[in-house]
Amino acid sequence: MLELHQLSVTIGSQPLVRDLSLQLKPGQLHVIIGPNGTGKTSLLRTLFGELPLQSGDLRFNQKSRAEMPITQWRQLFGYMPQNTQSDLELSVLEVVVLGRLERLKLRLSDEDLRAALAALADLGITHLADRPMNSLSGGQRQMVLFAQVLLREPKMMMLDEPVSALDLQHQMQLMEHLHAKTRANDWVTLVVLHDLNLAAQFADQLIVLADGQLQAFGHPREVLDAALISRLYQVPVELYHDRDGLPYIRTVRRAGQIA
Ligand SMILES: Nc1ncnc2c1ncn2[C@@H]1O[C@H](COP(=O)(O)OP(=O)(O)OP(=O)(O)O)[C@@H](O)[C@H]1O
Repeated sequence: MLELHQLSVTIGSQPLVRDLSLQLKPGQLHVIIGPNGTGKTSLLRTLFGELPLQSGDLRFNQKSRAEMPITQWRQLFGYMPQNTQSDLELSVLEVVVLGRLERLKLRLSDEDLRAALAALADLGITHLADRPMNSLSGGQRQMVLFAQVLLREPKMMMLDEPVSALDLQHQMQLMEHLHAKTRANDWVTLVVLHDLNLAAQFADQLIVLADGQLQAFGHPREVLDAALISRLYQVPVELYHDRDGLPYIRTVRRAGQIA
């Protein structure tokens, strides 16, 4: 379990995350939602150890972050950052194998290569294996970096807007894959999504952030309501339920609004 206890993060004089306490369980897919600039990326970067804790405590399976060297702490994570821009001239296959960087010996083992090829095949992107990374589209890059992060076999999986450039088919493929792997491997999984309906479909727990503060935490059925979403995003919305009883949200155009 990953436990955040009264966690606060500040850069300069600006508070990015404030007094956040959460318990994130293994085998569960946690989705962070919230408006732009409200601290979602800052929270992931803090958990990964890229931003320093101002105050509070962070524990994984009872072990405090402060008790572990940062390199050891980071090895617990698979982390896919928001920005997937790449000037790398490496091939896709090479990039995916680099997911195992910490474990790679001087020579690439057959097992490393097999695992990389299997990840590409599982995601239906074997045809990209020989392409240079810097020649890919935004959506293709996201799929490749997802394959890379899968190869790490982490304890905690953190993905920052992993589907922002993906079409519907690939969004579902990535999220279904992540869901299945989270269950199978008991990962503590944390994903930032802007698509509230995708979040409602896949989240075991939703974490709603605004101004660096927790607004709500729980299953989408309990957490998502039209009043909360309208208040947070400052747009009128209507909330419906699908045939599984899961909420979905539609924005409402204001009458007379000039396009
Ligand atoms: N290194 C930094 N220095 C100063 N301010 C920062 C830094 N990183 C982030 N911020 C500010 O902290 C706030 C939270 O940023 P963050 O990137 O965490 O938001 P976010 O919720 O992930 O946004 P988005 O949905 O747009 O990706 C923003 O106001 C941002 O401008």
